[in-house]
Amino acid sequence: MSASIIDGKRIAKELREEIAGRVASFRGEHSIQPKLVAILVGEDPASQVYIRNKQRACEQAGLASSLIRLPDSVSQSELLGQIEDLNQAPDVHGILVQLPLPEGISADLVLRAIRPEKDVDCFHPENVGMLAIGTPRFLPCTPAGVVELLKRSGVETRGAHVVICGRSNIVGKPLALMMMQKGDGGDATVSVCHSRSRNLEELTRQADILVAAVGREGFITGSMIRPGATVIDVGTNRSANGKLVGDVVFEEAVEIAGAITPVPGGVGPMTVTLLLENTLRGARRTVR
Ligand SMILES: Nc1nc2c(c(=O)[nH]1)N[C@@H](CN(C=O)c1ccc(C(=O)N[C@@H](CCC(=O)O)C(=O)O)cc1)CN2
Ligand SMILES: [Mg+2]
Repeated sequence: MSASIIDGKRIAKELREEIAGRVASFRGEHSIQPKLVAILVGEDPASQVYIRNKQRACEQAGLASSLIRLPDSVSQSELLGQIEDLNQAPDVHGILVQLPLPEGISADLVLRAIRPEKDVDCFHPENVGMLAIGTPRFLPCTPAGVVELLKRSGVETRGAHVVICGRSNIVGKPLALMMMQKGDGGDATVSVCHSRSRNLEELTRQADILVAAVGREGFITGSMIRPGATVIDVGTNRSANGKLVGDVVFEEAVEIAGAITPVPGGVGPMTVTLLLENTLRGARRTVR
């Protein structure tokens, strides 16, 4: 048996068209064009691709976007100064700093410097706290992308056992918060596994929905999957041959799972799409 493929590219396109429609209505009603400013420090090739994807997506959805490129050698205080200028700019509704940052710059400090009302990545501790207590200001892009993929593929989360491999601040932890939350797209029983988890295979085989967010090629093998489970691969690893691969051994998993996301073309395009949603949300705040 072969799993059905959850086509993130198609679902992202569908959602982007919906967002573009809402952006057009917002602009018509308020004469404001929502604007995202991205900051890219250094020359990391993958980050450059992601930033380009984000800018192109903004353009296609009718959002304004601009990019501030800073050299690897930029000082932390200079970067913080740039962020403060954007915090104060009334025409900027979303600010993001592309991760990872070069050594010598504290991501923690930089992310805290972004005004929470413009924190479209939802990385600021205030926004993470609001998410945790169930009154989110923004939804973090990759976790929200996963939840949206499941919804739009008809995968029921209510009462399901979701096993998340990975406890990062970007994916594992906020996704766990979202999926255990009351209501649509949540109501799941959530387990979070990590590098110290014992009997990992025993845990992953309990999953109705298995999320791989470890950042290691080949981490999830076929034997770790319960037959019929939904497998969401959040990994984006560069293979030795230069190809982009996830954390899941796709050829094995596709024979066992009920549904599965590919890499590329699964979660990645949804991350970019949810950023558009958040930028519009940031702009809406200014007219309330
Ligand atoms: N400030 C942020 N930094 C980082 C985030 C983030 O959400 N905010 N997440 C990741 C990188 N990321 C977005 O920034 C991201 C990763 C992958 C994709 C994507 O579209 N992947 C495609 C393939 C693209 C390719 O060919 O390389 C796919 O999976 O189909 C988008 C965004 C870390 N940093
Ligand atoms: Mg993907």
